[in-house]
Amino acid sequence: MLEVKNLSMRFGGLLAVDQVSLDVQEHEIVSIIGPNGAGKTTVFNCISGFYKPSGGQILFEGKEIQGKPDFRISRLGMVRTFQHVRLFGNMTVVENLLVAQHRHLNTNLIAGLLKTPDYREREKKSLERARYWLDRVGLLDLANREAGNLAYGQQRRLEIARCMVTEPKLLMLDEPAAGLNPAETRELDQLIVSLKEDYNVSVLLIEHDMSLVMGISDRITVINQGRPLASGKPEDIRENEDVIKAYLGEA
Ligand SMILES: Nc1ncnc2c1ncn2[C@@H]1O[C@H](COP(=O)(O)OP(=O)(O)OP(=O)(O)O)[C@@H](O)[C@H]1O
Repeated sequence: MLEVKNLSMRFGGLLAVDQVSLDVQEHEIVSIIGPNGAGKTTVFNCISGFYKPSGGQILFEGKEIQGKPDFRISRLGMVRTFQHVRLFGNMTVVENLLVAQHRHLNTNLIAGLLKTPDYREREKKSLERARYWLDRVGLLDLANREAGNLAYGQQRRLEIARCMVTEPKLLMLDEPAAGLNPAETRELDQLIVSLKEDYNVSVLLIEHDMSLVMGISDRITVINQGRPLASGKPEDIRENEDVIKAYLGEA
């Protein structure tokens, strides 16, 4: 589904990502881990079109996407969350989900002004999807609250719902467990697995919470100082000496 080959990203004199390759197949949860500053978010930013990579190739369903703008990439069916929550804080919870769908579908302004039957039908579907996903992430009761007033863990779940209303094939999550308490992390763990099992969404995950990563990943890619260090199944990564050394070095 997603194939990243020899990706590099240079910021001035700093080679933040150096020849990183990874792939995500259908029905898979793949995690990217590595010490702070390893280049994980930069890899995400290149894949999702926020940065134009300095080198390498990114293929989504066989088509080259490197250097394409983020909105085009998300319309192909690959959407992401951010390390820091990016919701419309002044809008209600449900409005956040409606806006996400408008932006995704690039709703026609004239059709909207004239309220054509086709437009009304799509609006109805958008609202149904929004309600469905709010219910799914446990936020339906809070649909009319301002998003900015939700608790942090609720905002993180809303971010996932905001991605899911666009019906993606691949969901990219940047540190979704950051700032969550252990109970919230367990709920998140179940939610991510259910996205794969029940909705056939593949997931690419950056996460520091090792028990979450080891528990739900089908495969893991480790990067260190921008370079690929190891990749494999969780049990192989846990025992890999280079990986252990990289993490001990950080401690
Ligand atoms: N826009 C940018 N301009 C210049 N340098 C950058 C930029 N973005 C990231 N970097 C640098 O690239 C390196 C990799 O950063 P990145 O945020 O990708 O790491 P990370 O593995 O996601 O770290 P963390 O786990 O702390 O989030 C760091 O040295 C960082 O300072």
